[in-house]
Amino acid sequence: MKLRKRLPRRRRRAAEPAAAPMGPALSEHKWYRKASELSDTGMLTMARRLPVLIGQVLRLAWRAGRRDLAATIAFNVAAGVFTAFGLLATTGVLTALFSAGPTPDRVRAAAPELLLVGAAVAVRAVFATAAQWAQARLRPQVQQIVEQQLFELTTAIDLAAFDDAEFQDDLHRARLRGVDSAPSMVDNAVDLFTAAIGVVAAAGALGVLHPLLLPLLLLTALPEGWAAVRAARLGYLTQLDLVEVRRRGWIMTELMTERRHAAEVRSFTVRDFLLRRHADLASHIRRTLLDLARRQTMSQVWGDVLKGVATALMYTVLGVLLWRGIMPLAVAGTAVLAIRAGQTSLVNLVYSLNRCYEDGLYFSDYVAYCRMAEQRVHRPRAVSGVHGKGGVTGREEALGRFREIVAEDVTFGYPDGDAPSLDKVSVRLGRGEIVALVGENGSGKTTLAKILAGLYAPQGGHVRWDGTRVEDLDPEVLRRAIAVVAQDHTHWPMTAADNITMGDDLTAPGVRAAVDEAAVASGAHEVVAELPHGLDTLLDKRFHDGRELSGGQWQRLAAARGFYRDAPLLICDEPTAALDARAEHRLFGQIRDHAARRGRTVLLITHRLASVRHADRIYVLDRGRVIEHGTHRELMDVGGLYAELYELQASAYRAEAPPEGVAAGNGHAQPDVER
Ligand SMILES: Nc1ncnc2c1ncn2[C@@H]1O[C@H](COP(=O)(O)OP(=O)(O)OP(=O)(O)O)[C@@H](O)[C@H]1O
Repeated sequence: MKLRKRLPRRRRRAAEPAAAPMGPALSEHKWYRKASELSDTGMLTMARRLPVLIGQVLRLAWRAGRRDLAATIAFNVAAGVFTAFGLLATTGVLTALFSAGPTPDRVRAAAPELLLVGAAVAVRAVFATAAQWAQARLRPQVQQIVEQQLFELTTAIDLAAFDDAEFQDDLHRARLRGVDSAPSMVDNAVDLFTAAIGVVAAAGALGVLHPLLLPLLLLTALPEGWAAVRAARLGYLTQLDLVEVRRRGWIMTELMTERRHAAEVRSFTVRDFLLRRHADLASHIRRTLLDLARRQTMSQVWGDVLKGVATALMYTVLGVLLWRGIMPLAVAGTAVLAIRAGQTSLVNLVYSLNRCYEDGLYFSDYVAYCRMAEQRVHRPRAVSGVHGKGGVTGREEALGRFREIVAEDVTFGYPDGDAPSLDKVSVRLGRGEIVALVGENGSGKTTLAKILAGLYAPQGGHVRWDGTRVEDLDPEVLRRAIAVVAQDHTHWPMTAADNITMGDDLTAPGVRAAVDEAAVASGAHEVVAELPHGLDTLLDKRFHDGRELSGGQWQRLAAARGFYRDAPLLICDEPTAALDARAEHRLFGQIRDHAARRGRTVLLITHRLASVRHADRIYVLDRGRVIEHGTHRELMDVGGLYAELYELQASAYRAEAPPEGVAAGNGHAQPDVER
């Protein structure tokens, strides 16, 4: 109770001094709310939770390596049996040694029992070593399973989860401490079991010697147990307090060490600012950890003092039993040995319990995250209708033959967003059409594209492919039917070929030809031609012989990726933002050509309005709503936002029109400014 009352005060203390200079991160109360939830659970609740956690981790270990787990348990039990046997045999040795008669006779009498003790110790050591070996084999197997499970989830959960700060924090904790805690938990659970067997063996031997010795054994272990569990709890709560701060520190570290930030850190002379920020965070962490060390040491000191008292009490009781003649000297001698062995096992037991408890808290973060993440993995409902028949391949083919994609009254808001980013938006994409989304920054174009790409699920309204709602489609099948050239495309730290094929084997039939075609269409072939190993060049400067590309060169690769993917819907979100005029002109031409030749539907988002003049339909978005739609001519006639934006861009070129024939003559792109 005392502990529970003191913790929130300590947390307040730790947060207060740092809150002012460092902005909201350290004064934020989200973590404190969570921490108080945990600190309110109390020791008894944790004692109830521990078996559940141990059960979960043992199931994991069973999945990872059932033979090794079974061997660990069996060998440990066998080692325990021989521990008890050895202790009881010791009584025989001591009885013979403490009996009357000449010493050589007593030693001779004790010899058979001594041999037994020696054999028991040797056999026990063999079993214990075998158990340790099996246990050591378990660890990497468990590590692999938990990592795999985490990554299977993080790559499958819905995209919106990545916009949810709280979910991100949960992921951070699961990834940083949770994953490592699982193999440690297996180790601790096995150690706990091993120590428990040792305690049972010692307790069994003591029970046989004299039942009164059992409570003595317990008494000596209690203080240490209390201190260890308290220290673990303090440690966990401190870590919980520090998650947010550590995350910010980690971001600072990245800003100061990563290559991609290095240039801007220098050009904006931001070094001092970053160092100051980092130092503030580091000081906060240091203060908190020093406070923790002090509090944990105090627990340890109290535990040791109480243990000393308990040990003195134990020897006093043994002395009284001897003095009163209740216990013979040989039995008391064995009892001391058994108590010492039992104490070692008990200390190990408490230590493992402590570790189990601490790791268990982190492991429960991991388990909780996996549970939450599983709920965020999209699972299609039982699919019905035309697209539901014929299995995955059949459905994929059906999507490939779609006639129209329709978004009806789609509404969507990001987590923590004040206003919805899309408000009852309806658009239609017919087969083979080029449909453009235009609008000012933040009007919702990318968000709508992501919804049409099946990356976000709308909170209101529906997206249908030929009448089938996307929620009823397998997300994998849906995504295979869509190629996205994203605005914020990834610079994949892989080879140029992998950047285009996304893992397809270049030597597989047809792949090389398709890559070449996509590279020519996007202009990426010019980039690849200059690379030292062509398509096999690694595009990551962090590795030997890796190369870096310019922004526009990366964009050409991203476009090639979109062209390469044989999907009926191609979404291009600002595909030319970084391209030079010639490459831009060419790419838009290729997109039109691609749509016409392959019968692909193209959703095009761009601020270069000259490039959307040829679109079959243009939707104009403004603050999350479609305010105009139609062809270029229709929208110009309406004289609304589109016409205004178009005129703005066109007038900039009209002011200094190039001499006639330049665009055609030298191949440089010039926006077509006619109305
Ligand atoms: N991941 C996100 N989390 C929260 N809000 C977001 C997120 N992405 C976008 N928004 C918000 O949603 C709104 C629409 O953003 P969106 O990116 O769709 O606009 P856009 O029209 O594509 O803009 P731009 O022309 O600048 O690319 C904006 O108000 C933006 O602040």
